Amino acid sequence: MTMTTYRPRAVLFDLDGTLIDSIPDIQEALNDALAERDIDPFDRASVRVMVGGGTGILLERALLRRGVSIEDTERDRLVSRFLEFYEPRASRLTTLLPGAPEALAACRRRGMKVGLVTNKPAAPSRSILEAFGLLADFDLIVGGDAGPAKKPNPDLLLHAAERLDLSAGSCLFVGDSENDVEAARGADMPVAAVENGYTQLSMDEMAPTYRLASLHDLDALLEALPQV
Ligand SMILES: O=C(O)COP(=O)(O)O
Ligand SMILES: [Mg+2]
Repeated sequence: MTMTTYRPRAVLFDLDGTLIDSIPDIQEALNDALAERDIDPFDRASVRVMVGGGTGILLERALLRRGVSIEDTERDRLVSRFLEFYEPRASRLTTLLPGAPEALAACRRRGMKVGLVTNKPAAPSRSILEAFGLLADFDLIVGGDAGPAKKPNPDLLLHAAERLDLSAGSCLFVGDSENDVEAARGADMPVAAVENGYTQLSMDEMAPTYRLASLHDLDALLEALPQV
């Protein structure tokens, strides 16, 4: 994989499992939406491995695990219902992951652009960042509903780089799962993966460009890279 030779001009962050632990709120909204159809609830551990592909994939995985097959239009209605439950309370039980505010502050201090590239729709993503006082740290928010195909497709990352007027290779993506690593690989963008993300794969299996024990280590990684 391509290695960053130089310090990036922009750092793009994934949201769920990278900056925030959003599982408790997603779990509640998912179970509320499923309960309306008498589908059994999921515990947090199960929800943890179903998140990351965006809202549609989350519902698809949940239905598959419960052996429920429904038509596309029904699935779309369930997705809307989930979002109706989720959006007003997306930051109620959600917490910031260790080092998240410090990592964003470090990027800003270094004069880097900061972007969010998540498969979650932009509206709840913004409201979560706002609730934690972090929205102003971002130059750009790209949600899963931005238009381009979601991660693991590289298009959201390419779209973000273009909107920042930068090449993909001069950005660094920071994420937590194979979706992020695969998307970055496809975009030819270096990627740092944070440990303990929403994935069942090990770091060796994901093979990101860089590994971070937590976001507390991002500043040291940036410091170690030579400036252009
Ligand atoms: O699955 C989602 O909704 C979002 O996940 P992401 O922030 O890790 O891209
Ligand atoms: Mg993630």
